[in-house]
Amino acid sequence: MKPIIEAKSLIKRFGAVTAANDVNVDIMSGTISGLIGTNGAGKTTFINMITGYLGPDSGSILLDGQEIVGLSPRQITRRGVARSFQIPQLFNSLTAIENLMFAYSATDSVGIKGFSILSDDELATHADERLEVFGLGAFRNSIAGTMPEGIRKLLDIAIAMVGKPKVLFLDEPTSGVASEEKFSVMDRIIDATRVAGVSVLFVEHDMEIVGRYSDRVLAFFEGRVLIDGPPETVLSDRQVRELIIGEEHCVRREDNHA
Ligand SMILES: Nc1ncnc2c1ncn2[C@@H]1O[C@H](COP(=O)(O)OP(=O)(O)OP(=O)(O)O)[C@@H](O)[C@H]1O
Repeated sequence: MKPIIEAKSLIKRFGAVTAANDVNVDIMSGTISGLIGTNGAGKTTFINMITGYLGPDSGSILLDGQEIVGLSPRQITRRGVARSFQIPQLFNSLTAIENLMFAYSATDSVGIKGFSILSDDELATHADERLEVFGLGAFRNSIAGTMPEGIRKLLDIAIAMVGKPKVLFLDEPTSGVASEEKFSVMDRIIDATRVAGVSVLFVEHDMEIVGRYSDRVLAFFEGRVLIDGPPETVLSDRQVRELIIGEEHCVRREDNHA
């Protein structure tokens, strides 16, 4: 397995705050990685640097072996990096199919600078296929602004995958999703990304989700990678539990019983 992303010695300072303090991360092709950390640990800064929204002060980021530091977000997107935000970026007054058709019409893989080379029928066919992949067929003609949050998240991620990315960054994919729906939403996301062979890195505060869906977990703390490994190792690590998960008392209680 080869790395799709190689981040080397990344440093990013905001005045006195060091948001990335010598961050070194490899993301292996086709894998699902969970990114955890306290508020302000540097998770968003890390993703902003890879997606081109922020330039590192120093360091290097290779995408599929090619340097991407210095490229614009648009150039990086065109090279195969997609992103979905915590709040779905949808046209709320349009239906699910219309949102997807718009995304297809605006994607360079099918058209140029927003002028689609596809007919409306062809756009609808592509959009319908994508709705099916994400199990959203029943919501085809629902207005995006009225759909449940879990469905909105799925639609947003379906749209992020329209350009056939190699890497997909997800910011808290289950935040705002009803607790009884969070596993089915994640199942859909993971199934669709695995079928497409997309490498995923998702930021998540829900450790049940992190443990269940990650091949590997990266734990950030104060701008550094505290530990990086399989979920069972990272989520049971003493420092991770004390500093990030906030189970200080739980760890102490277990120690007392040991
Ligand atoms: N544009 C900015 N200007 C100044 N400081 C910033 C900026 N962006 C981030 N920071 C600071 O950098 C540090 C890391 O922030 P970042 O948003 O990357 O953390 P995070 O792990 O994503 O946190 P959260 O879980 O709260 O989103 C924080 O101290 C934050 O205040």
